[in-house]
Amino acid sequence: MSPSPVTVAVTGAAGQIGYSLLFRIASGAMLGPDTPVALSLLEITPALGAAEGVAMELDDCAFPLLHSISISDDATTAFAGASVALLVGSRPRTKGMERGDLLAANGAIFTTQGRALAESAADDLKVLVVGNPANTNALIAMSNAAGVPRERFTAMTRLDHNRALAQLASRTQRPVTDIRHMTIWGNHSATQYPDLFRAEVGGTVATELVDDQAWLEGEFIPTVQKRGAAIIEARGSSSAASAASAAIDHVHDWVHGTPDGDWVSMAVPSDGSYGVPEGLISSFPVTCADGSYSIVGGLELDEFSRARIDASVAELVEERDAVAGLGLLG
Ligand SMILES: NC(=O)C1=CN([C@@H]2O[C@H](COP(=O)(O)OP(=O)(O)OC[C@H]3O[C@@H](n4cnc5c(N)ncnc54)[C@H](O)[C@@H]3O)[C@@H](O)[C@H]2O)C=CC1
Ligand SMILES: O=C([O-])CC(=O)C(=O)O
Repeated sequence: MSPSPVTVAVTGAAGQIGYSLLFRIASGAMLGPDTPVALSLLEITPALGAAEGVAMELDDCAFPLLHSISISDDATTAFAGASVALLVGSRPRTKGMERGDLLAANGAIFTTQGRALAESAADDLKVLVVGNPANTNALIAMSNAAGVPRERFTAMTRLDHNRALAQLASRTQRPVTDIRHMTIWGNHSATQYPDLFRAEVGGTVATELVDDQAWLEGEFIPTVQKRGAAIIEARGSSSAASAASAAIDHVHDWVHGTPDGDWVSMAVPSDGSYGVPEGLISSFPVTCADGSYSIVGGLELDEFSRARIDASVAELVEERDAVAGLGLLG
C-alpha cells in the first residue's frame, strides 16, 4: 500500500450518482488496490445532513483503502489538496428538458468550482465533469481555473461509449471484450456520434460485420444518442449506477492507462484535431499512458461520420457561445 492517500473530491456527494460512485471509489475500483483514498465531499448546505448519512454508510463498509472522509459546503475547502475532482453535482435533467435548458442553471456552479480548484487543488489535479451539460460545464470550469493546465479538464462520454459497446455486443452476439476501437465523437447529448466505422469486433470492422446501414442509422445511433432520455422515461430519474460506473472507468483508465491496441472515448479540450475548434471540450478517441491522455491521430473519416461529427461540434460551439454571452467564461 502506498503510504499517502490520494485526495479525491466528489461534488454532489449526496445525489444519486454519488450514492453509487463513492462506494466504488472507496473500494479501490477507481485508483486500484494499492492506493488509499481520502474522500472529500462537497454538497450544498441543505444536503450536508444527507452527505453525513452517506459518510456513515461508507464508514460502515470498513473499506481497507478508505483513509478518511471530510464533508464541506465550501468548494475551496472541499478541493484542498485534491488530485482527482469528480464534478457530479448539478441540476439533473428532468422529463422534457434538453441539455441547453441547463446551461444557465448550472453555469454559476462551474465558474465557482473552477476558481476554487485553481485555488486549492493539488498540482497533479485531474478533473472529470459528469454534471450536465458536461462538456460545456467542463469548459466553464477550465476557463475559470487560472493556472491549472487545460488538459486536466475532461468531461464524461464514457457512459455513451459503454452503451455503444453494449448495443454492438448485443447485435453481434459477441462479448464486449471482443470489441475494440469504439468511439464517441462530440457532445454528451443527443447529437453525439457513436462511430462504428472504426470499431472492430474480433478484428473485423463493425460496419462490415453488421452490414446493415438501416440498423446503424435507424437503431444503433439513435439508441445510443437517446439512451439517457430512455432511462429517465423508464426509471423516472436519470441514469445513476451506470453513470457512476462510467466515471470509475474514465478515471481508472486515465490514471492506469488504456489496454495495448485499444482506445476509449473522453471529452477533452480539442487541440484542433479532426477540425474541432481548439479549446472546445469534445469527445475523441484517446489512449492513456503514464497518467496522461492523447487524442488518437490520423484516422480517415468517411463522409457519413464527418457530417455527424460536424453537427455535434456545431452544437458545442453554440453552447460555448451561449455561456460566453452569459459571461461565464473566465
Ligand atoms: N455525463 C454523463 O454521462 C451523465 C451525467 N449525468 C448528470 O450528472 C448530474 C448528477 O446527477 P444525479 O446524481 O442523478 O443528480 P442528483 O440530483 O441526484 O444529485 C445531484 C447532487 O448535486 C448536489 N449539488 C447541487 N449543486 C451543487 C453544488 N453547487 N455543489 C455541490 N453539490 C451540488 C445536489 O444537492 C444533489 O445532491 C446531473 O447533471 C446529471 O444530468 C447523469 C448521468 C450521466
Ligand atoms: O440524459 C441525462 O440527463 C442523463 C445523462 O446524461 C445520461 O444518462 O446520459
